[in-house]
Amino acid sequence: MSASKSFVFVTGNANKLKEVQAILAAGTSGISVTNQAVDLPEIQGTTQQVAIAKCKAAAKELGTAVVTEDTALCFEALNDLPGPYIKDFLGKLGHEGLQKLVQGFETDRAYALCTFAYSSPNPSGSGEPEVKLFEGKTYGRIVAPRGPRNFGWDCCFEPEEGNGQTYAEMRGEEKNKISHRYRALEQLKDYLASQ
Ligand SMILES: O=P(O)(O)OP(=O)(O)OP(=O)(O)OC[C@H]1O[C@@H](n2cnc3c(O)ncnc32)[C@H](O)[C@@H]1O
Ligand SMILES: [Mg+2]
Repeated sequence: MSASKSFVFVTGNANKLKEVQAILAAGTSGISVTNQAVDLPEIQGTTQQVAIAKCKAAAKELGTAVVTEDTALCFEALNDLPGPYIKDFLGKLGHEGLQKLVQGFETDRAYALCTFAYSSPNPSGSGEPEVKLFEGKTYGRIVAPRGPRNFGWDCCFEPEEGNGQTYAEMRGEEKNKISHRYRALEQLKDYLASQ
């Protein structure tokens, strides 16, 4: 990793960026982040395929090493759907609709999955960047919305490790100690620190 110890985080989501900055600031790695907001195409596929394609598109667009991030919300009753398609589901069904989706099933259990993707120039010099993935998972339940609605599905997700609050009801510092994003970022940080 370069002496400056920073990476370019390509995301159009200001809340993701804020959390990543706060998690990095709370740690001791000294790694910082700069941001580029680029609207990237997102393919259909597994969370890993989606993450790799998005990161390659960002690297091609910017011509540098980049970090991208994909967040999936996987409902146990629906065999892990909506997964990487949660943004469209939330947009079309709204917060109440997400909870209605799991009503009538035996379980409302779900997990949030964060996948950071880091692209670096391919050592073979082939021009195609090499992409490494770092995943973090947090289990919880899909509930009727509680708390502020300013960040995605935070108000509908009650993590198992919290004290019965939804992500949205928790203070930022509390969410950032147990979140899918925190867990994935820990691994990315370790990797970057070792470079
Ligand atoms: O530019 P990118 O990074 O792609 O930003 P995005 O908002 O499009 O993000 P995704 O493609 O990863 O889609 C994930 C969806 O889940 C939402 N989301 C992501 N992280 C979240 C979190 O920690 N809590 C609640 N909602 C989250 C986000 O607002 C999207 O609706
Ligand atoms: Mg997106």
